Amino acid sequence: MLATWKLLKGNGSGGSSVKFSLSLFPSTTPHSMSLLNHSCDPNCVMVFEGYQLLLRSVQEIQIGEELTISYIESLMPTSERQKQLMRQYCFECDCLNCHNQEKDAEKLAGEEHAWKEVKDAVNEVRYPKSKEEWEQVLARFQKLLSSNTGHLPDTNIYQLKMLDCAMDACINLESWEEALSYGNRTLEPYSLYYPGFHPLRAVQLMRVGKLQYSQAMFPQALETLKQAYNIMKVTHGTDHSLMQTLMEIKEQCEAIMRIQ
Ligand SMILES: C[S@@+](CC[C@H](N)C(=O)[O-])C[C@H]1O[C@@H](n2cnc3c(N)ncnc32)[C@H](O)[C@@H]1O
Repeated sequence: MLATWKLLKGNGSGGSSVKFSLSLFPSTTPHSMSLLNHSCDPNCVMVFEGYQLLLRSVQEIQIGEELTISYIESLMPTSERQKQLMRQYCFECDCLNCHNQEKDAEKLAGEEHAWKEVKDAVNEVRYPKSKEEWEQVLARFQKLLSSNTGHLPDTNIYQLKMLDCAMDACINLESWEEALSYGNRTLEPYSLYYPGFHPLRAVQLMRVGKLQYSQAMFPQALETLKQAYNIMKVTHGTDHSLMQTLMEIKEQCEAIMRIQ
């Protein structure tokens, strides 16, 4: 029997923890998040809090409506998502995003030979462990980023992954200013691909806000951290430990601005 999880009672408005508002429909076997079905535009997300996994609603959900999560990284273009879902979970997704091939053109914008080279470079990165390995990764991406200027928009998903990875490399190498320059470039594509309430966008805004703070750009940092807060209160909830960290930096920023 195929099961679906539906909202039967409680608050299904965006930003609720829905873990206590669920009943399995139609059977009444014990609750299990592993029974949630997939959508490429899900109404719930799962976030970790320590070892605990929280299920949170990120859209308005009507009573009786099915609860969904995304099984995969939604950044991929439709054909790649479909391939992964078939390979790993043996089904064809028929959500609206898949039907409309939502944002596929933007995801693969720019010259094909350029993004294919970037895609290969990004896929070759294997969890660098040492400073030297991070330096090698960064050197390769710096070269590609300068040769791709004008050929690839930052909204191209492989360019975006490269910017993210270059930012990680700089953070690991403590090159905060350069990390910020890459982080800033990711924000617009993140808002395009992770609209509404998405945990990845909240975390990215928090990372960029912290980098702005490190560069004494306090008004900008405050603005970015406020954006992170507004998303994170929905995706993670105000009690989440990441929210506590976010609040601390935000308060430090406000305190510095008061005495300046
Ligand atoms: C973790 S289970 C989800 C619960 C499952 N519906 C059940 O009754 O046990 C994953 C499986 O559910 C099905 N499934 C999940 N999302 C789906 C979707 N959007 N369309 C069709 N089948 C889906 C697929 O068969 C997939 O392998």
